[in-house]
Amino acid sequence: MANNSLNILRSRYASSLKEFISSPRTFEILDRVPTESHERRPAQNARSLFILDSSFNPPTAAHLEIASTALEESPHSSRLLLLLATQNADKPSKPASFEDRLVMMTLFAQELRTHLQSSLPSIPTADLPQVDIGVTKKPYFVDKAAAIEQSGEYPDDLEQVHLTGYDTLIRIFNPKYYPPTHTLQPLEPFLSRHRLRVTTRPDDEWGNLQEQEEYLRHLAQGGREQEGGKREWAERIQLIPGRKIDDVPVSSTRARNAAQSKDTLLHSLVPAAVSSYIMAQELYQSNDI
Ligand SMILES: Nc1ncnc2c1ncn2[C@@H]1O[C@H](COP(=O)(O)OP(=O)(O)OP(=O)(O)O)[C@@H](O)[C@H]1O
Ligand SMILES: NC(=O)c1ccc[n+]([C@@H]2O[C@H](COP(=O)(O)O)[C@@H](O)[C@H]2O)c1
Repeated sequence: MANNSLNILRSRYASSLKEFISSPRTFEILDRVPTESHERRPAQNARSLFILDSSFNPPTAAHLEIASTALEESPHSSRLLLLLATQNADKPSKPASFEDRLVMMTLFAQELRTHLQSSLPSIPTADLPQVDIGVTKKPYFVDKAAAIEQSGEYPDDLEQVHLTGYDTLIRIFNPKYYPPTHTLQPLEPFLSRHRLRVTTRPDDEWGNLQEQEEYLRHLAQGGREQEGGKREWAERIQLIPGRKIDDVPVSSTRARNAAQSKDTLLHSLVPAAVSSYIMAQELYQSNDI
């Protein structure tokens, strides 16, 4: 997309965001990619709504892999929602601005569809899954899921499949987030209706694949029952082995640092259109990243 169109898109997102933030709404779809199919109804036959919730600060090659591998499994019966969380459970907000992140999400969605065109050559471009660009004020997954259900944007029988990394699975299962009782019981409405597709993080910080699989086995064997965690929830959680890209661990933090130090590593960490936007807009140059 030309710089001028991106600036117009950025201004449009800035005003829709302002309106959303001052509204009582907790979830809203701001755009769809491609925009020409901007109708308010999901693709025919869609049974699963994959949701990638993130700060998209910036969207990375890992996010692309997480979303594309999910869609490649069931391209005819799924669609994707990229969900920008304007409030994070733990982290304070940092640059880039939310409107820049929304532009990067749009570029990411276009790049994802280009990726799907080559990985799914038998599917006509017009039939590739549409990507929704949404925002939520809710930091916790239980509340994000409920806000999406209550929005009426999707049919009731569309099952939500939340795409997360292993680090996020650990945090979803941390009772500290669920006052006042600090048990896992508040997860019941979420895990009795929806699913988690969790990509392991191939990063020393999170242990090896076996250790990450053991975490789920522990839940399946009733190891979290004293905290209110049901063993049957494990059946609703699928673990997918993640991989390093060009042999480096990928994270938004690494991408922000690479952008700040003008390191060419940025090109391996984020999709090409996203790195061009980061450079053109000179994002992540302040010390506050
Ligand atoms: N390399 C990765 N492998 C597996 N999951 C990932 C990876 N990068 C991000 N995710 C997952 O994608 C979701 C959104 O990611 P998030 O925006 O927190 O990215 P991040 O790279 O962890 O961000 P930051 O570095 O700013 O903390 C989270 O559920 C996170 O676990
Ligand atoms: N218990 C929970 O549902 C829970 C805990 C921690 C983070 N989160 C959310 O996970 C998403 C990813 O978080 P990070 O950007 O901190 O990796 C954010 O939307 C964050 O608010 C949810």
